[in-house]
Amino acid sequence: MYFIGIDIGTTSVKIIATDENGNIVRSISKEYPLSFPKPLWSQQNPEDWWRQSISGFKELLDGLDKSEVKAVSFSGQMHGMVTLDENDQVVRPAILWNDQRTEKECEYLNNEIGRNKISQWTGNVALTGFTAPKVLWLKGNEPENFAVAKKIMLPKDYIAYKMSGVFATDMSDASGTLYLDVKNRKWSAEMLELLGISEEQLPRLYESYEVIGNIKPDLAEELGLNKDVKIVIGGGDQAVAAVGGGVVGAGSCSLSLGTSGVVFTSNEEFFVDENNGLHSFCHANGKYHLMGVTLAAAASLKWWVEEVNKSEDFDGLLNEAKEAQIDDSLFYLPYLMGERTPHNDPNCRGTFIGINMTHERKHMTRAVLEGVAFSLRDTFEIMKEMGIEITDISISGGGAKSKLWCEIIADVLNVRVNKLNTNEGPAYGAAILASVGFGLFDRVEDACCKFIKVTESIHPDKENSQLYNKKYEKFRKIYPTVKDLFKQLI
Ligand SMILES: Nc1ncnc2c1ncn2[C@@H]1O[C@H](COP(=O)(O)OP(=O)(O)O)[C@@H](O)[C@H]1O
Ligand SMILES: O=C(CO)[C@@H](O)[C@H](O)COP(=O)(O)O
Repeated sequence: MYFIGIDIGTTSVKIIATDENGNIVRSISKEYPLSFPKPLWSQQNPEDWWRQSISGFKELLDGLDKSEVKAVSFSGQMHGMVTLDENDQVVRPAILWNDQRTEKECEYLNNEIGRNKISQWTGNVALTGFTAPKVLWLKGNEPENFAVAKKIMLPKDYIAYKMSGVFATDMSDASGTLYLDVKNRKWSAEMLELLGISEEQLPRLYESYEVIGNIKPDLAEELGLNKDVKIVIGGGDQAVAAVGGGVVGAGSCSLSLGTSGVVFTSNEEFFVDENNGLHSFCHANGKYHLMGVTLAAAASLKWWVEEVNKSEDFDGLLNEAKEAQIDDSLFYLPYLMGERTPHNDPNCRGTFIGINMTHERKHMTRAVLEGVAFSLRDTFEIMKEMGIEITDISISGGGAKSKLWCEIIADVLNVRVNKLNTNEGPAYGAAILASVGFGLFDRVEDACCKFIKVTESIHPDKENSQLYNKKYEKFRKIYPTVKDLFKQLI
């Protein structure tokens, strides 16, 4: 039996096939472009996701016994707004999770409507990345597109719709819209009224492990699959990556080091802290979770390697950085696309600070890795203040390929960083959800328990942790010092 997991990431789609024992038998990745047509904007074309998903799926199936494919499920970059017209044509490019154009709309929601009300209705407050402010932006700035948007959905839901013909979403991904009543797992009537949209424009809600239908017959024929292949809705990439990392028990913690960097804890019950410091969302196992997000995590490294150093040699630059010592005079703030946790500031920007004549490229590469780790620690500190104690963290995402980065994170957070038998967090989590939806397991937890193993634990180095504690104290002072200047730089 094969179970397929499709992850619609920001840089690429990753597709894997697992067998019934959780072994990855094949995996494929296909890139697509990301466009920044104006300052603060970040968009992608949903048709690119579809084209690359289908082309990748066909390649993946080559060499597999297609009759053994039982179910397909999804993980997707969260919050992106996909709009379709009455003929199911894409109305405009998707506005993504890291797009920052909605500052005004967030001010309206948080200040005029009021943070308390929004938090009561949804469990969260408005942040520029969330979907609700994007809906308001569309209404105010492109009324002609708003008027013809008959369906509003999230990135992975577009792919699930194209594959099954069923207009569906799941609780974990829907949590990031800011129009889900997270606690009660239903659309928020108050938010829909405020946004001027109706439930008919929104997909039907499922739990992430539920079957929404079968693959469309014409697609089954094109791919050479059986017509009874189940389509399981899947979830937002962070919740699904957590499933792929076995983070489904109360208090367990994962770190996804993809384009964004996310520290995630799983909870049995719904919980919101009084400052709404963390996102309070539904988990993909039917329960809840908290998380904080660094917008440009591995994106910072990609920018540094590819744009600044005009290189594709990640490993070469990272090897060089190993030779640089911890140096508490040089800092990097990873705010290339503004920042979510803890600043919620779309206007802040990336910064190197403290460069002197002795600094070489290796020091700056190390500073980039450390700056991202410090930003993740900001989320950690909020969790600590909430009484959440973390000693172990499962890591996934492209950035986790770097041992040096994993070591820096272990030292900066002073936790054990666990690498797993799969580094494919979200796509692997999606394959697990497919197997649960198909009926191989009763619960997501049972599948995780059977499939996921820690293969390597990176322990914090006591001396480095102490050095980083001091360095972090300095890091924390930089943003408040330069904050006001950023607005003038946009
Ligand atoms: N050898 C490497 N070491 C560390 N990071 C890497 C390496 N190769 C690629 N990356 C990082 O992986 C990131 C992509 O990770 P991925 O989890 O696929 O992101 P997403 O799901 O957002 O598309 C890139 O932004 C890049 O910085
Ligand atoms: O906005 C968030 C989560 O709230 C991001 O984590 C996106 O979901 C994109 O994830 P990656 O492409 O970095 O995995």
